[in-house]
Parts: sequence; structure tokens; C-alpha cells
Amino acid sequence: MNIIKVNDTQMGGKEAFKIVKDDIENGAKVLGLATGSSPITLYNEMTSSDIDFSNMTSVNLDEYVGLEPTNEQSYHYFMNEHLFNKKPFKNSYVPDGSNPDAEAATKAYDKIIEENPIDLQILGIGRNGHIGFNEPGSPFDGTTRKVGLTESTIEANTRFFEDEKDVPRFAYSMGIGSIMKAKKIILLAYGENKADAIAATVDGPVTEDCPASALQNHPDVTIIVDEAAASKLK
Ligand SMILES: N[C@@H]1[C@@H](O)[C@H](O)[C@@H](COP(=O)(O)O)O[C@@H]1O
Repeated sequence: MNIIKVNDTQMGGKEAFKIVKDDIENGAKVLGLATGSSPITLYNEMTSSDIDFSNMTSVNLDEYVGLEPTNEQSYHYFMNEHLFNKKPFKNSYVPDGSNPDAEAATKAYDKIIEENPIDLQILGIGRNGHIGFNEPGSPFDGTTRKVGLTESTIEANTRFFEDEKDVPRFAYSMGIGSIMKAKKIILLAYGENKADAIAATVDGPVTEDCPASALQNHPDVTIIVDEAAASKLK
């Protein structure tokens, strides 16, 4: 694992953008994208760049079950706001959270991932080490699934909703097995509340207790962290 320490999220976005740009110049066509606050500075770099994404495809990690793409709290909406409205891709895929049929929604998404193998995957990380919405205990060979969110994730995501009761309890998430198939992975983590998760990811045992520890088995992972997120590394 390659670890890049940065001073702040702005610098983190710039470092991540360098890797993204380089990968696109070397032929990457499919980007795996993430939501949350961590990738925002990267998306800002992308939207203010002169890179044309109109020949590229994006595949997002996850979506809340029960939210329409037009819902302001949906990950669809987030991606439109932060990236796609300003830099359209040829095709942009996000799991269909508005489909109550989990079997159909997750199978359809696995087909999309299979048809669009991910060249470069962007990841954030949850305080408990989750990636996408793969909470602790998720199988390392998992494909797209309907998952229940843990109390800690619901609590962390409450800041985006008016009331804790409004936070969806379920999501459709790409599985860890699919994430691991990406050729290259960048994980972004900022702030003290990510320090334990980053230490477990990098220095801890490879265990389903920390979903991101699976990345130790991937050949091309770069972790971009600020001082606070890196503070518990060995
Ligand atoms: N499903 C998302 C994850 O993909 C994201 O990595 C995590 C951390 O978000 P943030 O970057 O805002 O800390 O939040 C959510 O749970």
C-alpha cells in the first residue's frame, strides 16, 4: 500500500487528481466513484480541469434503498451536484435505490460492473472501516447486495438529514469482491475520526471486522490521508 500524507483536503484532492489524470492519460475508461465528503475536493479538481469525460463511464459504489434519484439526500443527486452536471460522462451508473426489488436491482448492477470493468476505484472509509456500504462482517468475495446500515453509520450520516429517523436503514452496495477487481484503488481519509479505521486498514490483520483491511491484498492501492487520519499508523 502506498501512503501519501497531505496537509489538508485541498492537497488530498490535488494528489488524488494527479493519479486520476495520469490513469486516464494511460487509457483508463471506467472510474469507480464514491460519495461522502472525502472525495469532494477531488471532484472539484476534476470539474475545474480540462479533462473531457464524455467518452468515459462511471460506476458508483452505493445508493440508499428507498430514495429516488431526485431526492436531495440520494447519492444520485450528490453525484449530479458534485460532478456529473459539470462534467458529464458517456454513462454514469448508480445502483437504483428506487427499485424495491433487491434481487433485480443488485443483479442488474452486477451486470453493469461486469460489462464495465473498473480501471480506477475511488473510496472513502467509514469510521468502522466500511467501504461503500460494506459494513464489518461483509464477505470479502461479495458482489452487489442489499445491506443494513450499522448504528455508527446511521449516526455519522445523520448530519445530511433533517432527522435521524429520516436516514435510510438499507442501501444497495457494490461488494468487496467487486471493489477488489478494480485495477487501481485510491482511498481518501481525513480527520481524527478516521484514525482508528486507517490504522486497522493498514497495520491491522486482514479481517472482515475491518472491511477496508481487504485492500492489503490488492496490488495497487494508494491511501491519501491527512495528519489526523494518519495519527494512529505505526
Ligand atoms: N457509503 C458512504 C461511504 O462510501 C463513505 O466512504 C463514508 C464516509 O464518508 P465521509 O467521506 O463523508 O466521511 O460514508 C458513507 O457511508
